[in-house]
Amino acid sequence: MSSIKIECVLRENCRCGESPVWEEASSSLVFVDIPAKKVCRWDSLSKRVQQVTLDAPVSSVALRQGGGYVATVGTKFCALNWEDHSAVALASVDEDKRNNRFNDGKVDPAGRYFAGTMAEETAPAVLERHQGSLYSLFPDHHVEKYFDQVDISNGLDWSLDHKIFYYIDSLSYSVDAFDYDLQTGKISNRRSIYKLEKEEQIPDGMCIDVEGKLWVACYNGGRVIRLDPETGKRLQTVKLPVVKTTSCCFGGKDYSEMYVTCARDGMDPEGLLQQPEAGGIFKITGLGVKGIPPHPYAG
Ligand SMILES: O=C(O)[C@H](O)[C@@H](O)[C@H](O)[C@H](O)CO
Ligand SMILES: [Zn+2]
Repeated sequence: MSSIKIECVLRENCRCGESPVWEEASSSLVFVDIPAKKVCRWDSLSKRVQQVTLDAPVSSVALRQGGGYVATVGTKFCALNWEDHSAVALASVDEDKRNNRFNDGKVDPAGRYFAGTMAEETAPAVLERHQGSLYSLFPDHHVEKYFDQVDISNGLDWSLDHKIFYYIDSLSYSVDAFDYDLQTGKISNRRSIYKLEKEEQIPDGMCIDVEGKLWVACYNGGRVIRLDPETGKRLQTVKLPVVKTTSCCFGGKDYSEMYVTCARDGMDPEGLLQQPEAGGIFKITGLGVKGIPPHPYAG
């Protein structure tokens, strides 16, 4: 039997840590702190952190084929050069919506960078409703829009056979699935596969494991939950010592460890005293299941 261990590996005090991505080549975890406008890279061997500060909220980061990264910055898809700290816009969205920004994003198995938008929050989960949309940046840098009316565009991933796209609009309190056409990048036939229970709070980031089960970070729920998308049942709950858990990914040796990001913003002084590791990076070992490597952006 596996015995689960949870450890804060980096006390980073992120205001809103998000978008953890394992970079195998450097044995590092790359992630963002959205309101701090930072992309961070934690080297799991040296335990050192490097960071790049940008000029707008950076809501997701992904690996890029051929090296470097792509990131969603404000309402732009950008290429990120780690060496000279520059971000070059590849495409822009929601130009008519001045109060919008990108939120979570991830690359599909064919190398398209999917990311959705939302209105900027006045407080966590407090924002003008239905302002967001879901987009993807194709390898040739053109953008496709899938749908609008999104509240908080969040977790996303694809089934192991690439035939299903999983997606979370946080304020729907639902994990949804679409049929996915990997050839064209088109989605269809939206349905809900899991509705969160009250104590699970708000669904945020998510990732898939090698058994095709989904792991969802529950914002304000202080946990990650494992779901069977075929039966719609929750299989497992792993609680963390911080309440504002935002996202998760697999990484480490053979993708056998899970990394979880979380937020400090929205916590009162008492909560911060009780949860001094809020905003840190957590590593969960002993889950007994592995993840899959992240897909790099192909453009
Ligand atoms: O991390 C994100 O996805 C959002 O940008 C955050 O602000 C919170 O998750 C949100 O407030 C909870 O719904
Ligand atoms: Zn999120």
